[in-house]
Amino acid sequence: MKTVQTIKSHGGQVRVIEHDSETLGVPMQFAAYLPPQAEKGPVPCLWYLSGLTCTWANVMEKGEITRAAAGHGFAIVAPDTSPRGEGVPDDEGYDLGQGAGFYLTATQAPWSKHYRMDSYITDELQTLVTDSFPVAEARQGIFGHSMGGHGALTLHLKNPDLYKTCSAFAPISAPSQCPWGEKAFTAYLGSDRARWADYDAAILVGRQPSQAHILIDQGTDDQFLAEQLLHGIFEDAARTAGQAYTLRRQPGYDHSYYFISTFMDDHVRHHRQELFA
Ligand SMILES: N[C@@H](CCC(=O)N[C@@H](CSC=O)C(=O)NCC(=O)O)C(=O)O
Repeated sequence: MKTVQTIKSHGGQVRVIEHDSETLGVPMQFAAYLPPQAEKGPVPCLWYLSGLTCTWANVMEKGEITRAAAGHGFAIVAPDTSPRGEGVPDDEGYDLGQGAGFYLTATQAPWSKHYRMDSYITDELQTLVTDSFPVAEARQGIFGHSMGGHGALTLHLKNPDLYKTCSAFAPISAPSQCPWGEKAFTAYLGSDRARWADYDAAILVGRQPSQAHILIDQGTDDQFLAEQLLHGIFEDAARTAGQAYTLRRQPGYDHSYYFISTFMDDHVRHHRQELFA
């Protein structure tokens, strides 16, 4: 593991780390933000999962996440969105392949050799982060945007003891039923839709609701809202399952980092309230 960049922000440090991932079989980069409070001892930690086409950099540079993290005393880990590099399969579209790992374990060739973003994050990166940084293992939460919102919801619902809290900005909420999800799941998991259920938040919440109170923000002018995000399907399933959640429809906001940065502080505060309740 090698620190390739250290950047001071709001009294703390963004560290960009490169390491050889055993799970993915390629070198990977991620960013970790350590707030000033981490100089005195372990701090709670939030995992931020990004959307299609992103790396760790989008949220660190445009999400106003370091200000919120320093304000509330959180470490942040921002992984990449897929394996990358020569020899890693890719697609012409921005919504499959490199930059579009969908936080799952692919079972279909040629993707299955490298695309295992869920276990990369929950196992390999988890161990690396807790071994290397002063984070309080018992106080971790997860959040994300769009494809990363899908990742946050599914990884939380499947690992509620690891990620005790969860929130999302404009998540892909029912991926089995939208074009982005149908394309990715067909390629990565095959055409048998029964195998998709394990990665669909609207299905998972019906099967295994968590004890957390999930916060979701959704802009009403989001260009992907009607076709891709389908928050109503998740909302119906959550209500039926008794999952505690708040879905805020934010008038006039789109899908961009202008929207995310506007509500970033609310999300970090939400995690703090839940983790320290
Ligand atoms: N056509 C766009 C599509 C990519 C895009 O909008 N990506 C979003 C996430 S969408 C769902 O996961 C994003 O976060 N982009 C990065 C950013 O900094 O805004 C394109 O190819 O640009």
